[in-house]
Amino acid sequence: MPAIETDGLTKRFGDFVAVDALDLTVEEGEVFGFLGPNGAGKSTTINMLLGFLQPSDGTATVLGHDAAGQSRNVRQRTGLLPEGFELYENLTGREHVVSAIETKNADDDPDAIIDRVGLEPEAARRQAGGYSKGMTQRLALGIALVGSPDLLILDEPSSGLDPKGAKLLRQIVDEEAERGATVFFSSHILGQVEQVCDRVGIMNQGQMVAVDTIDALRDQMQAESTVEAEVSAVPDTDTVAAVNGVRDVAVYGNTLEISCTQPEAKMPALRALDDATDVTDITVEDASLEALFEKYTNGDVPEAESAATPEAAPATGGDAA
Ligand SMILES: Nc1ncnc2c1ncn2[C@@H]1O[C@H](COP(=O)(O)OP(=O)(O)OP(=O)(O)O)[C@@H](O)[C@H]1O
Repeated sequence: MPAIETDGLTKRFGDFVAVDALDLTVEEGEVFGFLGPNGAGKSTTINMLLGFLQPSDGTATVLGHDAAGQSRNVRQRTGLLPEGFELYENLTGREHVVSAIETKNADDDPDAIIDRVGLEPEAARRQAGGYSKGMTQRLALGIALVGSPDLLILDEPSSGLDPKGAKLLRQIVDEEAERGATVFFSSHILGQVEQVCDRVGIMNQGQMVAVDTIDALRDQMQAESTVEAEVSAVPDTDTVAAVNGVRDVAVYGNTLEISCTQPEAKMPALRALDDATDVTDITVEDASLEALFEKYTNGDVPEAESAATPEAAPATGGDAA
């Protein structure tokens, strides 16, 4: 049974289509990266998966339950780190965790959770009103972990985390996946999900424009890698250009720029060049993930809606349909 299955899932706010006929399957135990620029429809989708928003059309089945009609069952087995988690200023961090444990009828040790997300015990006993953004995110993550949920939904979990916090988050995601949980990780930064996700889906303007592993997406886009080689004397470049996967060889003085449509072509191309002349220095650049992401979300989008994004609409919120 898939952990998440949506069929034509759609959310309209008035005439505006925030999520447009989304068909998505996330398998049990998978770590799925849900990507998209601001306003792509990620939070709206998550809100429908958890029954906070009713779909205008289509269905979502989460952990075997209809998300719209059986949201209580879904939420009982799901841990959510919401975007813009709001804490109760007068409660301590620890009290937040204790309250989450009670709400879920779980038997977790609150101090173990606090320790796991890297909150100092002394800080956890202070009122959460004075927490920094990073501490708030750590607390929100701890609350999401309560009850060892079958599904973890993390909406922009690394926002506000320093590099150490981001590393801890990746480690926790790995541990949760190891335990068998499904992790649905939403972000607008591809680099953040690359290290933890088995597959990613890229949303743009309410539509899913790509779903695959990052490697496969790189291949599909024929994202280019470039080798820049300094040579002692410029040779005939035909043998380098003939290497499978080399698109172009350009010469600038004593520098050759070899553009490869397949990352595996770099080494054979370099060897061919080294056979022809003395290579004195090299730099290699793979297509950046950001460039890849931009390709999918900047105009180059198959079957994208031309609907403009309303300026003043909130990113999350109540059901306006
Ligand atoms: N309650 C609402 N009423 C009207 N429009 C809304 C409402 N909620 C969301 N929208 C609009 O739907 C679109 C998708 O918003 P959503 O918050 O799902 O995007 P997102 O991908 O999560 O973006 P971000 O990365 O900025 O959080 C946006 O244009 C947003 O303004």
